[in-house]
Amino acid sequence: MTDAQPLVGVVMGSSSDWDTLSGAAEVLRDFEVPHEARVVSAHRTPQLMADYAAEAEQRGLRAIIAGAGGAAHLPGMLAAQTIVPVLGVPVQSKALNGLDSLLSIVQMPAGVPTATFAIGTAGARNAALFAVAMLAREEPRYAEALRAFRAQQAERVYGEELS
Ligand SMILES: Nc1c(C(=O)O)ncn1[C@@H]1O[C@H](COP(=O)(O)O)[C@@H](O)[C@H]1O
Repeated sequence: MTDAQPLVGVVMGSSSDWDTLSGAAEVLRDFEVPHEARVVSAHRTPQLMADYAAEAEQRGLRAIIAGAGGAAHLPGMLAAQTIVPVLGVPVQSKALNGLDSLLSIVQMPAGVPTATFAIGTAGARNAALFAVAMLAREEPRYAEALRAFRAQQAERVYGEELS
């Protein structure tokens, strides 16, 4: 759901990250959270990244989900330039399987935090669920939807049969 006033921004270093970050967009769509998805790179489009970070707060974004692979500087560099919470998703890189992405995102110096999620699609989906949990503090309908999601998830597990 791309909306005139998105609450969550999903950004990624390259369109090649979309396979992973689409997991976040899917969760946000399921929870009917207005969001946007864009390619923004600290390395390749530094000015675009600076503008995105500078405008994030006044545009009303409550969280930015930022995914990148390899030398994943995007989440940290966004966090350096906005107080909107940045939820970092390490994309699974070919060369090092995403360990490089994970360490690039998680090892921030004190003072400029980024939340860091699991490598790959699980991380992307969880970052979106975390954003919904943040929004649930301000809007009860997201809290209700999150409770329903958890209940359905548990139901599925209870209903599983091993053959
Ligand atoms: N880590 C970053 C940043 C950044 O951090 O700004 N910009 C692009 N990239 C990453 O480079 C990888 C390869 O990109 P290409 O597939 O376009 O060559 C992607 O996973 C992307 O996130």
